[in-house]
Formats: sequence, C-alpha cells, structure tokens
Amino acid sequence: AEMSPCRIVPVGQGNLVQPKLPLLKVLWAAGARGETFTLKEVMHYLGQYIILKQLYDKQQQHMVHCGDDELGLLLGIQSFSVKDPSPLYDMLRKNLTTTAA
Ligand SMILES: C[C@@H](c1ccc(Cl)cc1)n1cnc(-c2ccccc2)c1-c1c(C(=O)NCCN2CCN(C3CCCCC3)CC2)[nH]c2cc(Cl)ccc12
Repeated sequence: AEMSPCRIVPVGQGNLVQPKLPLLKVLWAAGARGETFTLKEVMHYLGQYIILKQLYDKQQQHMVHCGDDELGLLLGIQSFSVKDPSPLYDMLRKNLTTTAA
C-alpha cells in the first residue's frame, strides 16, 4: 500500500517542503538536487539512500539497520521496520519545514 505521508506537515499549495540541513545532506547523498522537494520525492530519496548504503537487512528486507549511519542519528534509533513508519514521520516533522511556495 502506498504510504500517504501527506499528513506529516501542513503542506501549502505547492506541496513543497524544505528539509533541514542534516536531512538535506542525506537526500543529496541519494542523488537529490536542490533544497525543496515534494514529500513523495523526500520518501523516494530516503529509500534510495537506504538501498545505496545497504542499510536494509538482506534477509528481512523490511528491516532497516541505521544505527551506524547519519540516518540513524536523524531518526534517533538503531533499526526500524518499513512496516512501522512512525519513527520516520516523527523525524520528518522535526526536519521538514513547509515552503511559502
Ligand atoms: C512502501 C515504501 C515505504 C515508503 C515510506 C515509508 Cl514511511 C515506508 C515504506 N517502501 C517499501 N519498502 C521500502 C524500502 C525497503 C528497504 C529498502 C529501501 C526501501 C520503502 C521505502 C521507500 C520507497 O520509496 N519505496 C519504493 C518501493 N520500494 C519497495 C521495496 N524495494 C526493495 C527492493 C529490494 C531491496 C530492498 C528494497 C525498494 C523500493 N522510501 C523509503 C524511505 C524510508 Cl526512510 C524507509 C522505507 C522506504
């Protein structure tokens, strides 16, 4: 089921969010360009980051082990399951600001 995280931050018309620098660096490491994104793009690049840095468990691919990574510092946890995105939403609430656009 497609996660609809649109309730994380009150999004304006442009639906654009501005990640704070620590999150922005993670998105840039995953190939993102610029400083404002849609929520969908933020989720896409975070997924790419996890794959690129091999943070997911090869046996249980829904488990993400980020304890030794920037992502873990952002989330404040060692591991999480993609089936329980609540720690992710908490992090996004703290690290995304909405743009006026
Ligand atoms: C539904 C979606 C999701 C999206 C948001 C949330 Cl809060 C939970 C879950 N999802 C389902 N599994 C993943 C996933 C699992 C392991 C490694 C990478 C991604 C994702 C995540 C995506 C994504 O954009 N997903 C596209 C399709 N995924 C299918 C799984 N694919 C697997 C391919 C084999 C290797 C493991 C990943 C990658 C592309 N973005 C994310 C960002 C984070 Cl912080 C955490 C997880 C994801």
